[in-house]
Amino acid sequence: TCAFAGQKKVLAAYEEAVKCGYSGARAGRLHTPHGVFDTPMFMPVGTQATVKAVSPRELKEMGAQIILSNTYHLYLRPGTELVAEAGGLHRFMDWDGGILTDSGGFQVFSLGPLRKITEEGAAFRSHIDGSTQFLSPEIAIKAQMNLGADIIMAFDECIPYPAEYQYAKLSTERTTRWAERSQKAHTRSGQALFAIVQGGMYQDLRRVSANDLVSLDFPGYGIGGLSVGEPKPVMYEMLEQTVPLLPENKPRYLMGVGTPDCLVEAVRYGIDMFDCVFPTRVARNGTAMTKSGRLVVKNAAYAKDFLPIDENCGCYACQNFSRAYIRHLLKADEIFGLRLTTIHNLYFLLDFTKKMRQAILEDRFLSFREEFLAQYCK
Ligand SMILES: Cc1ccc(CCc2c3nc[nH]c3cc3c(=O)[nH]c(N)nc23)cc1
Ligand SMILES: [Zn+2]
Repeated sequence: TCAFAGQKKVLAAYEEAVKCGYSGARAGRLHTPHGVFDTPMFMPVGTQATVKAVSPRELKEMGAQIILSNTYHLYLRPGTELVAEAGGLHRFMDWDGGILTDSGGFQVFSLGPLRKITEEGAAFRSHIDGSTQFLSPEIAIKAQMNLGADIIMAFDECIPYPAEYQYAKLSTERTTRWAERSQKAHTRSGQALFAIVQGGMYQDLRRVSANDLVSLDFPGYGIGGLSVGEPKPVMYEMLEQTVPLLPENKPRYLMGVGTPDCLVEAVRYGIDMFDCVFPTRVARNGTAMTKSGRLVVKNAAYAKDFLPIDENCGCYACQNFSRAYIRHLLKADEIFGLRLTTIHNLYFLLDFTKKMRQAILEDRFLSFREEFLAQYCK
């Protein structure tokens, strides 16, 4: 095991990481002001200070540890000062577990209709009211300090895919300068600031980005610029280049990933933390996640199927309701139908990462991965 080395600043600290086999998989414990959490972990996405269709009580019940929220959205509405006046994001949304906020960079580039990026930061138009807005490292860090998350992210540019080498190089170098500015602007003790590795799909730029950010010494590292439409083998190749350069005793967060097959591969490379909108998003169009792939509950095939979505699932939906009932609700546009599919999908991913942690601790992760991939059709 690699014991936790004393960290200058806090808090997203690594207590222990258990290596397993020749893979880089590890089971760790993440220390934050709101508790100590087990990794590998899946973090439900709560973009606008709510995980869509489920309550904090239900999140706690299904084993959620850390949830994500979005600086970009909350900055535009209701405003991060307002949230600060409300006592911070934990109080505002009544969540006493961990919270991680993204810096807004990604959302500006993926949501903002108009955008102009300069050394200073990113100008964009609000997707809410079309007003001209501006985000910089300093503004993004101040906003995240106002929200009061346990883990905040440096302001970065998520390089689009595909991108020319030259653009990727210049953008990655700027993201590193923005990381340094983020660090200088971050004055809230007890809050961990993670840097975000970029580099596009270029091995050498990935290595430069990782090395530069490691020498700036952050308590944890996001791996960005992936899950942006690139083929999965390319994503895995970038992980192979990047993860080994990151300190073993610090958490690694692969941003925006993903489906169970991606999770099991990323854990093998040594990733600890995941987020993705997938489980909540597909739930809203009646798709349930299972260990053998997706199940479209809305399909006519399930009209008279009185079995649960998954007989072996411990979630509230599978313990109490049938596919026929959930299909009926979805067809009738009943909100409860969305709630049940969302509850199931979140539980599925939370439970899946728990099972991976158990496999790592029992030194059988590689066979767990084999069995899972054999059964799961993408
Ligand atoms: C609430 C919330 C939603 C989404 C996210 C992650 C959003 C996300 C990515 N999603 C897919 N690929 C991604 C890449 C990046 C990236 O390079 N940088 C940042 N800051 N975020 C990313 C964080 C928080
Ligand atoms: Zn279930």
